[in-house]
Amino acid sequence: MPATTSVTLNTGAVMPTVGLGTWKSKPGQVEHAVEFALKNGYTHIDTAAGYQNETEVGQGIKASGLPREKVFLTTKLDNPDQRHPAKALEASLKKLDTPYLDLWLMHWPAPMTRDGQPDKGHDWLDTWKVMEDLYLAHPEKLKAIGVSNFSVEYFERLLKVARVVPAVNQIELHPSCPQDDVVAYCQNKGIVLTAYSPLGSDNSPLLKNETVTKIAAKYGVQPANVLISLHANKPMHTVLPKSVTNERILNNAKIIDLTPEEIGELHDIDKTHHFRACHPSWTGFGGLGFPDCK
Ligand SMILES: NC(=O)C1=CN([C@@H]2O[C@H](COP(=O)(O)OP(=O)(O)OC[C@H]3O[C@@H](n4cnc5c(N)ncnc54)[C@H](OP(=O)(O)O)[C@@H]3O)[C@@H](O)[C@H]2O)C=CC1
Ligand SMILES: O=C[C@H](O)[C@@H](O)[C@@H](O)[C@H](O)C(=O)O
Repeated sequence: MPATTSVTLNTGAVMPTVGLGTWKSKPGQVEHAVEFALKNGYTHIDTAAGYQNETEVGQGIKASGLPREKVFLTTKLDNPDQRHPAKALEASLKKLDTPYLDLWLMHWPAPMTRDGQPDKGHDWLDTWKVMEDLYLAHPEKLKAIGVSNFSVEYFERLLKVARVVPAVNQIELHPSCPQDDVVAYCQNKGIVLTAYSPLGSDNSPLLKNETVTKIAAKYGVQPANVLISLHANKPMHTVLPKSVTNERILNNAKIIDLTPEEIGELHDIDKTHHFRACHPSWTGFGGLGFPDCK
């Protein structure tokens, strides 16, 4: 199957396969990164209230000159905002200076307090119910809602009562964290996967992995292109490489077709080199049902 350039969500909306990530992209850099990406073929930007750069992301979109409807924009409800999603949505819309979001995600199924502690008196399922209410009442503000960092165990609880099936699950996905169980579960339910930290995040060993560099050499591309293309070669996947460096932003948009054997070889990396860039335990809620985080 040739690599995709877009996927269709369960809402019918089209989501471009490759989006620019912006976690740790600082104000002062991220405006330029977003503007540069959008002027050079990207049409999908991922941010989050928790990244504290929504204002600058919004400025970058404006500076690109692209009309709003040409950009697929995702942001996320921050963990300390789970008790008041409506207020948090308005704050994100205002900072991003946009009338609507293409996708609004619950960042983690982990309500937290402002001082970084788990908020054990609040249930993330109640947060989802309010996100559903907002989506159903305000289609002009929310084109789709979804989740992030959801395991199979957490989906089983969610889908028992959900009125709206999440359009997307954004999770860590790369050859050292393939998460086959939750990927198959989401594909079966029509939920699009978005791969975060596709390069393995900062200073990733995957960029020097010999399987990755061998495949990159065969196609005459950088290791990053192999890691990003891995997801574009799978059904119902999108992928979020982050960079604030012009040449990398340009480079990362180049997607190649991989053979099933190469995809298999990349998956085998996990057998000996498993790691996560974002371990769920930082939330104070343990492994959040992920089998490799027990
Ligand atoms: N939902 C969630 O909980 C999470 C979501 N995310 C989303 O996913 C995005 C991507 O994940 P992230 O953790 O940022 O990591 P990535 O896997 O995208 O790696 C980013 C790092 O790789 C560097 N880089 C980028 N391109 C290249 C290249 N071609 N060659 C070598 N190095 C390169 C970047 O440096 P530089 O910028 O200096 O060029 C940066 O240090 C995030 O930015 C965010 O939008 C990420 C984590 C969690
Ligand atoms: O989206 C990015 C990640 O979820 C990030 O927000 C968390 O992983 C957290 O801030 C951390 O410090 O580990």
